[in-house]
This record gives sequence, C-alpha cells and structure tokens, in this order.
Amino acid sequence: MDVDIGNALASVASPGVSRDSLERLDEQVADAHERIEDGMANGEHGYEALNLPDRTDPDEIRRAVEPVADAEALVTVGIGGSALGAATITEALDSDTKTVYLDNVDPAWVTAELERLPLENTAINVVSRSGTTAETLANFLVVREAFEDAGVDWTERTIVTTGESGPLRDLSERHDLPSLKVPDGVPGRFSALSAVGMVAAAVCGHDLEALLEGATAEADTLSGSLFDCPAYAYGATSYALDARGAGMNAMVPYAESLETYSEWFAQLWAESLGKDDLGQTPLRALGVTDQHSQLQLYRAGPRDKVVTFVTPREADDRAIPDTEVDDLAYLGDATLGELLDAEFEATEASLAAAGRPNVRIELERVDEYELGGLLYGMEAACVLAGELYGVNTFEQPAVEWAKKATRGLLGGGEFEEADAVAEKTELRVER
Ligand SMILES: O=P(O)(O)OC[C@H]1O[C@H](O)[C@H](O)[C@@H](O)[C@@H]1O
Repeated sequence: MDVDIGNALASVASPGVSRDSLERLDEQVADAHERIEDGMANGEHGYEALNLPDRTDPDEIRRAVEPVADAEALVTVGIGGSALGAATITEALDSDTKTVYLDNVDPAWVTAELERLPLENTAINVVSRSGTTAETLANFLVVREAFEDAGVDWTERTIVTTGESGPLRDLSERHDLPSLKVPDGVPGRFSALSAVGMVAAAVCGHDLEALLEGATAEADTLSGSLFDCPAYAYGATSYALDARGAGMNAMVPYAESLETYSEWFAQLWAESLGKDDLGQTPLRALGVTDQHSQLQLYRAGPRDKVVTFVTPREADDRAIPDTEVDDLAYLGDATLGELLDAEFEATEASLAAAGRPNVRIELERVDEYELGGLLYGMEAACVLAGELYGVNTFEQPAVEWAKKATRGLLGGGEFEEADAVAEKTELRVER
C-alpha cells in the first residue's frame, strides 16, 4: 500500500501536523521500531503477529480444508478477531463459494441464515482462539443441531481452528475433526494472516501464497522512519492527529468489496488502542454511499476527525449507457469507475478545502496480494501507534469484563462482574 499524508499537514488542515512536528515524531518512530523489531525477534506476545507472513503454512491449511474443498457454501462460526479477518478476505475477493459469518447470536437472524444454506453441501469453519467464547460455542451447537436435523453428518464437514487447549479443542478431539492451531502470541484481531483468517480463504479457492507475499512485501518496508514506511506513516500520522484533537478516524474505502475491511479495522484500532483513557475512535463508512449521509458531518461538524480513504488504482469497469435526456449526456461519456474516481477525488478535495485532515491509502487493485499488504500494513500501523501512545496494544481487559458478566448471568460460574448488572441505576421515562 502507498500512503499520502499531504492532506494531514498543518498547512492544509486543522487539526493538522506540521512537517517539523513529523520530523520530531520520527525520532520516536525510530525508537518504537527498535522495540517492535525486538518483540518480533523474541516472539513476544502480540509482536509475533508481525511474523505471520513467514510462519503461516498454506499447505497445512489446504490439507485441513481438503475434505470440504468443493463445498458450495461455507458457514464460519466465530466473532471479533475470529471472524472479521476471514470475512474481510472472502468479501473482498470473488468466489463461487457462498459465505456466511455467524458472528451474532440474534436468534431470528441465525435461523434465517441457516435456512438459506444448502446444508448437505456446506462446510463449517469454527474459530475461537480461547475456545470459550459463549457466542461462538452457542452458535456452533445450533449449527450442529441444524445439520443433524437435516440428516447431514456435521463431523464430515467441520474444520476447527482454536488454541492448544480449551473446550473447543476438547470437542474437536472427541469428534476427530480436522483442526488447526491459532498461533501462539497472536491476538485474535492480529490473526487474519494465520489459519484464523485463511481457512475461509482456502475453502473459497483464494491464492493463500499471494496473500502472504503481499504481507511480506509490506513487512519489508518496516524501517526506522515514517517517511520510508507507509504503515508507520499511517500509524504515526493518526497518532499525531489524535494528539491534536482528531479523536475519531473514519475509514472510508472507495470499493464496495472493502466494506467489511472497515469493520476489521474498527476492531483492530478500538481494541488495541482504546485503553488508559487514550485511543482514537474508529468510524465505519463507505464511499460513495456515505458521501450522501455522513460527509456533511465530516466536512462541517466538530474538528475532531481524520478521514482515511482507501482507493484501488485499478478495478473492473462498466460503461454508463447513453441517454435521451440532454442534461444527463455527460454521464453517457463516462463509466461507473470514472464516476467513482471523480467522487473520491472531489470528496478528498472538499475535505481539504474545508481544512479537514484526511489520509489516502492507495492499493494497486483489490486482489490477494494487495489485501495481504493492506491487512499487514494496518496491523503494523496499529502496533506502532500503540508504542507511541504507550498502551498495551495486545490486551483487551475491558471486553473481558463483559464476557465474565455474561457468563455469570447465564450461570457459567461465579463472576463478581455479573453483580454489577443488578446494580444498574434507573431513571425511567415510560410511555
Ligand atoms: O477467538 P475468541 O477467543 O473466541 O475471541 C473472539 C473475540 O472475543 C473477544 O471479544 C475479544 O475481545 C476479541 O479480541 C476476540 O477476537
């Protein structure tokens, strides 16, 4: 990926960061890079994620999915980091395999999704790093039951990806299911380039080597200066803008296929950086669609946001047909792709003209190689930003609190967090 931070400079935008400030920040980037390199070299928790392009074995993943390689549909059961990486990859790329991600426990929705699947020709991909996440385990039990009710042997169609031990590991051993291991030292939201994200990609027939090669190319750019490394340029600029008041970061891909990528980015940025009263709030948007809903706020609302555009340089195109209406003649000379590009450039310029900071991330196109680079690059950007904030990028204690409260409420153990639910303060206004 290439990153253009010109519209984040103080000469363009407010908040903005001056060239001098960036030069000073670059000294901290050099220190942070040393820390990141050490963490990677020593396989430290979290930093290890940046070694995945070297560690992930595509052959092992393909062997595990072999029994279901010709499945017509794939249902992935997982949540957060155990679903969003896979979903980002398979939603971005074309495949004949239909994919469903059960990452919510809304009963009506789960039932409707299962009813739409050809179960006799559907593969099940269960993913949970901990192997204990209530939503994932509950949905898996529901999926199993649906297969049994339809007379389909789910044990023939299931692949499990989980940690070395835990309830999901026990279950997969009991039924002798093909299983893969979530690599040690890699938190869920940083695991897209492991089996966690790549089992689904393999079932859909995507090029796993190209995903990893794109990530490797991005890894090769990591260096001690933000001016030489697109990932660090992005992480450092986002951090500097936040420090100057841009506490929100709106991710706006100009490609429908990257809509899920914004969800993945939101988890990465929020869970990694949102701690110790620090962090930048990710917002999810889509170009051009959200130009017609959220842009008003981004251009004229509080000066508390940076907008990040992601734009592929090349994409399939389609001509806009000629029309009999004179006022629309200009459209007939263009293509949908040209319209999309023009809207992107106009929106970028409109924010700059209003002095609103924005950053452009360019991809060659949306394919495996570029996607691998984007995922890796944003992870590296996030790790760098975590170093600059001085937070523990790789933990998420605030999420764990609610997980314990939920288990306590359902009778899954004694958790004092569950008591807080009964202590809720009320001030009700009823109809
Ligand atoms: O992979 P699992 O252990 O099931 O965890 C799934 C998700 O659970 C929690 O909500 C964590 O905050 C996420 O970081 C994690 O990705």
